[in-house]
Parts: sequence; C-alpha cells; structure tokens
Amino acid sequence: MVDYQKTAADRGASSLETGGVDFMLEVNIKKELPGFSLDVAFSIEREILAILGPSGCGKSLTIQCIAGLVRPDQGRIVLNGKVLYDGQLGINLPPQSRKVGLVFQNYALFPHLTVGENVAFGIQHLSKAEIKDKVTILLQKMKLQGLEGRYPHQLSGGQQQRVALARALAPEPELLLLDEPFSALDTQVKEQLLYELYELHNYYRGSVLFVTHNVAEAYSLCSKMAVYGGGKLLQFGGKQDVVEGPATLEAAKLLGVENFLQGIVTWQEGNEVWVLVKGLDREVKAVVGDNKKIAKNQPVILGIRSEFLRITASSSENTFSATVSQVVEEVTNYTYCFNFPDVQDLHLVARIPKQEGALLNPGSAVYLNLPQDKLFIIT
Ligand SMILES: Nc1ncnc2c1ncn2[C@@H]1O[C@H](COP(=O)(O)OP(=O)(O)OP(=O)(O)O)[C@@H](O)[C@H]1O
Repeated sequence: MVDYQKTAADRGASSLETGGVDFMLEVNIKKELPGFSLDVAFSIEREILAILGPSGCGKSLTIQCIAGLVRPDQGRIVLNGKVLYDGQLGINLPPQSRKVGLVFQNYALFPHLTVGENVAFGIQHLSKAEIKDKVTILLQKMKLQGLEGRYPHQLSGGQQQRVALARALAPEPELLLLDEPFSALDTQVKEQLLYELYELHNYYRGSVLFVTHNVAEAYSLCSKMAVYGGGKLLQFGGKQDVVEGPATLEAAKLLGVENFLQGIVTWQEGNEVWVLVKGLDREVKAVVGDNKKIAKNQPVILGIRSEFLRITASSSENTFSATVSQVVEEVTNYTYCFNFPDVQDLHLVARIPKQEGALLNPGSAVYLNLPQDKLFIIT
C-alpha cells in the first residue's frame, strides 16, 4: 500500500507548524435512529483520520454530526477548545459557526457559479483583493490555474472535486471532513488526488476526517484509523497498528485480512506466544504487543494478511509444507491459494511479489512461512 505520509516526510515536507493552535478534535456522541444506533468516541490532534467501515455503519452520520447537519442525542464535540455540541449544556452550534469544511462524493458545486466564484463562495466577508489572492493561491494549489472562468459542467470529475476541495479550504476551516470524496472517480484520477490531498495537508495544517470503504485508500492518506461496525467503534489507533493488528475478527475482516487459523495457546514468554494450530498440529509463535497476557489453553484465532506470507526454501520456525491449489497473476504479484497435506478446510492466501520467484503452478509443493511479527492473535 502506498504511504503518502512517508513519501512527503522523505522529501522533508512538514505539517507540524501550527502557529500555536492545537487542532484537537474530541468526539463522543450517541444518536438513535429508527433501527440504528450510533455510539462512538475518539479524538485526534492535527492529523488525518480515516473512518473505515461497511455501508450503513454510521460513517456519514458521524461526519454530519460533526459538521452540525445532524444533532446527536447525547455527548460532546470539541474542536480546538471550542464546544461545537454538548448535549448536557444544550450547546449545538450551527454549521456556519463551526469552522468545519465539508466535501462530499458528488462534488455539490453551484452549477450557476464559475470555478472562481465557487471557491470564493464562503469568503465573501473578505475584501475584493483578499478574495482574489486567496482564490488564486487555492486554484494554484489545486492545479486549477486557467480554469477560473469555467462552469462546473465544463470540468472533468477530478477537476470538479478539486474545486470542491478548494471551496472547502477557502474559509480556512480548522477541520476538513471528506465523505468518500474520491469514490466517483476512476483509479488514476483518484490516486493523483490522494497524493495532492496529502500534499495539501502540508499547506492546510488542520485535522482531516476522511470517510472511505477502501483500506488501501485509507492507509495511503491517514495517520490514524477508526474502524466502524454497526454504529460502534471497533478499533481506533495508528494505521499500521490497526492494519497489522486488528483487535476483533470483525475488524480484521473489514480491514481485508483473509487468513485465519484456529488454535490453543500453549505457552507465553514475555511478548512471545506459542499457539498450537488446529489441523496442522504444530505450534506457531506470534508476537503480541502491550505486554498482553493470554492464558494457557485459551482458544484463540491467529490472523495474518496475505501480503505477509512468504515462500521459503526450507522448513524452519512458523513454516509449513503447503501445496498451491490456485494461482492468479496480477501486475506485480502472484496471488496463491494454498492447501495443507492431510488437512481439510484450511486454506491460506499469499500475495507474493513477482521478483521473489517464478510462477508456481497448481500442485507445486512449497514451504510457507508465517512471520511471527506479522501474525496477530484475537482472543
Ligand atoms: N436522516 C436519517 N434518518 C434515518 N436514518 C438514517 C438517516 N441518516 C442515516 N440513517 C441510517 O443510519 C445508518 C447509518 O448511515 P450512514 O449514512 O452513516 O452510513 P455509512 O456508514 O456512511 O454508509 P455508506 O458507506 O453506505 O455511505 C443507516 O442505517 C442509515 O439508513
């Protein structure tokens, strides 16, 4: 997965100059709707948070509560020390008083206004000269120079979404809310915009909440991830911790983990845990974080992302004899499905970069390694 945070950092880009403002967002809200209840709490500080989850899990509702478009039933939302909503104190600021920018999937530009007029829409209180300067800078940042006089219908989807971003940024919001902003765009345009959005974050400096279904898209852009399921926060944390160490089976599946093994804990020493894998009748070693203690004989599920399995030349720790049952050739990987001799109902999927070896045909026997630091344990 591309990591734009790393690529920008490698070039020495910085988003850390905040002029003394904290850019802290605290959200703790409950909302009951017919047949659905939302109950989430999280906080972020001057960073990009991706909210990830299946359709109907409450992602957009969270965004709408923060933007002031939907009133929660209970809780509190605080942005940079300003209370936007407090159920007990009866505070519920209107959207225009929240300093929050919002971009939806479907651009929502004003069709009768030009690109320049759309971008200037939220900054009419400024002088003409200030508006002109700001629009010029934003159009330049969003690579829209020369398109200022066009109308939305004269723009491509990617250009329209850039205008929507510029319009949201013009009033200098302290928080930018992006609700599936790229889902209507094709892959190439989406990737370009993801990169530009990350670049833009260096300029913008505030926090960003980014709603998506797509794990790779989330990982590329965010530093933190919130995984939603059925109106609840299943997991929240740094993106690598979340993607490589899902806390529950539901979160793991939502995060695209394909490989799960049942087992029983046989031994723990420090952060190393040995698990006897059902069916394989062999132990694997996994590394757990945060000094987590797991009782001996406790049934657990081991998980590992398909990208982390490796084919090795010989048998060693955490390595099993396996047979290729299916292969799919992709642009940069071979995706293999493996069976295990004498074991029913156990299949593992591995994505192996092509440069790591020639194509293996179905029926090939290999050693399959499950790296201990990439195996995670769900109790
Ligand atoms: N105004 C509303 N009135 C009643 N129910 C609503 C309203 N808005 C949303 N819901 C319901 O709340 C739940 C969460 O909706 P939400 O739009 O937040 O989902 P989502 O996670 O953003 O899904 P998607 O990815 O499909 O956009 C859904 O069951 C939806 O039907």
